[in-house]
Amino acid sequence: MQIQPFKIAISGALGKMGKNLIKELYTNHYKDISLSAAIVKKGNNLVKKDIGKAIGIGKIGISITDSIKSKENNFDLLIDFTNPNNTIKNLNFCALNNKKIVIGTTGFSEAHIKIIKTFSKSIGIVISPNYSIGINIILNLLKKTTPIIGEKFDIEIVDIHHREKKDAPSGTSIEIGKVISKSMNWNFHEKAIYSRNNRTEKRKNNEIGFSSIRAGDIVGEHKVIFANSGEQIEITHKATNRLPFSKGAIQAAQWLMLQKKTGLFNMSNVLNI
Ligand SMILES: NC(=O)C1=CN([C@@H]2O[C@H](COP(=O)(O)OP(=O)(O)OC[C@H]3O[C@@H](n4cnc5c(N)ncnc54)[C@H](OP(=O)(O)O)[C@@H]3O)[C@@H](O)[C@H]2O)C=CC1
Ligand SMILES: O=C(O)C1=N[C@H](C(=O)O)C[C@H](O)C1
Repeated sequence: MQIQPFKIAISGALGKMGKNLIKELYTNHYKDISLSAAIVKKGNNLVKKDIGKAIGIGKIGISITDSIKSKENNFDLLIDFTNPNNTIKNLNFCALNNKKIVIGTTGFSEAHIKIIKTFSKSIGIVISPNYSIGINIILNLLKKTTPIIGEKFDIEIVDIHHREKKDAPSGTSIEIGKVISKSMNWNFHEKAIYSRNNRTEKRKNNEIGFSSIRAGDIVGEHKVIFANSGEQIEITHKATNRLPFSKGAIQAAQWLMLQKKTGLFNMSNVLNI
């Protein structure tokens, strides 16, 4: 189906993901998409400057703003890569102003997730902790393979990210754990082990262990380990730059613009897998 041209606003425009998204939009011409707002945190000293010049791609004619309200009549869909509290504020704005939203932010609490679900009753939302095709293929694979070995193998999930990442485990790791748990009919919150500090007992069966490494400028690696006596299966995804996330988020935006219904969607819906 043909997508009608639409305007997007990006919240977190000067962040690692925000900059990567804007560079992607201006490197690979998306004829159906125009950037109409680059939103940053209140008080940023680059407000009113041209976003293109600020991120090193030359003037593009979009001035940086720290007020989403000032752009309320100037975009159809918001892409948000910021932080949980700000994303919730942006969701409220989008619900009040009938805007669709693609959420990339991670680190949400269960309470945040409940709020996101409530907003999805009035607007269309795509949320994914990882917009790369690779991770979403792995999630699809795990739905099929985990039930075969989940009872017999110990399951551990490792994420490795850059030193600036604030949340741990990663949103992707938690999603991997939830997919595994659901495929085994387990209660995720009962099975998730986030730390083994001060434990003086052997590992139990059917735990899902999480480990996080934070170092340097590592973009994002995830490893799912299934270990039994005598053999291990390891499924690994490595992002070597942020382009897979940007391309996936843009694809999610294009898909969401075609949806007539409100609701909460993820990359499995977008990729139809
Ligand atoms: N779903 C996915 O595929 C991916 C998800 N992520 C997630 O996206 C989020 C952002 O990641 P990343 O870009 O690396 O992080 P950054 O910290 O580089 O970028 C976040 C940006 O949001 C800005 N910000 C903070 N508060 C506001 C606000 N109120 N309004 C507008 N902007 C604001 C920050 O400004 P300031 O620096 O001044 O605070 C910063 O520029 C994280 O949660 C990360 O886990 C990351 C990559 C892929
Ligand atoms: O903070 C990051 O960089 C990333 N965060 C996401 C997550 O928390 O899973 C996705 C990706 O790994 C990069």
